Amino acid sequence: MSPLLEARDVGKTFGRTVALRGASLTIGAGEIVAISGPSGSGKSTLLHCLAGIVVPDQGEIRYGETRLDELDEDTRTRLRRAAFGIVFQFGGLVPELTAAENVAVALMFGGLGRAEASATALEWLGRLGVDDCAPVRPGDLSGGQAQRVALARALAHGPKVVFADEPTGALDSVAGEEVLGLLLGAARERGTTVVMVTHDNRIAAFADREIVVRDGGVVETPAVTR
Ligand SMILES: Nc1ncnc2c1ncn2[C@@H]1O[C@H](COP(=O)(O)OP(=O)(O)OP(=O)(O)O)[C@@H](O)[C@H]1O
Repeated sequence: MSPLLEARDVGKTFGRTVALRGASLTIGAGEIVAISGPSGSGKSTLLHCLAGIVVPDQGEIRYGETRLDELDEDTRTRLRRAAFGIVFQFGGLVPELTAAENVAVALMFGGLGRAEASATALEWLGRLGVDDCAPVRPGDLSGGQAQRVALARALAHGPKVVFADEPTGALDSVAGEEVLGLLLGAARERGTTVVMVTHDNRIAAFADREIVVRDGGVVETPAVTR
């Protein structure tokens, strides 16, 4: 499998806190990977570095042939919007916009015109079973509905990689597994790479591979288990 994402000896410090110390990993195109490990071990920071949200102090982040850590912020943002989809624990939807607008705006950032963005947004809300939520604002959605809308937003532009930080962390186990099933189903269908942070072993078990982080480093990347 050709590597799509790579971290080499990545270090990141926040003030006096060392979040990552020499973390290295490689993720292949189309792989579904869970990053697990104890609270505070550096999972989210590693995910943010891989997604080009955070720039490491040390080491390299590669997306294909591109050194993400060497790009200026504008170029990184453009690349992220075009190639990546990002889902956070609490969805991260814009509260003032309806569900449909949240998805459509992300598509318009990617260059789609308003009409096409609206049509694609509705199509994706339908695919994720929340088309009836289109006119509803995030505050009036259930946690499971909001996460489905967030998934629609992350997937609608056809990203190469979806990064998900505890995507089911705010949901009960039934809603969580439903949302995870939708994410992984859509990703497998399209060959999309998924990198998700989770502290939940049951969620990690759905991945092709688990990468364990401890004390800011990758301690274990067992071989593909599926
Ligand atoms: N923006 C930040 N400012 C200051 N400290 C930070 C910041 N981001 C992370 N840290 C610190 O870096 C360390 C690693 O945090 P990180 O969120 O990456 O761990 P995690 O494994 O994802 O934790 P959790 O499972 O609790 O979310 C922690 O000590 C955290 O407090």
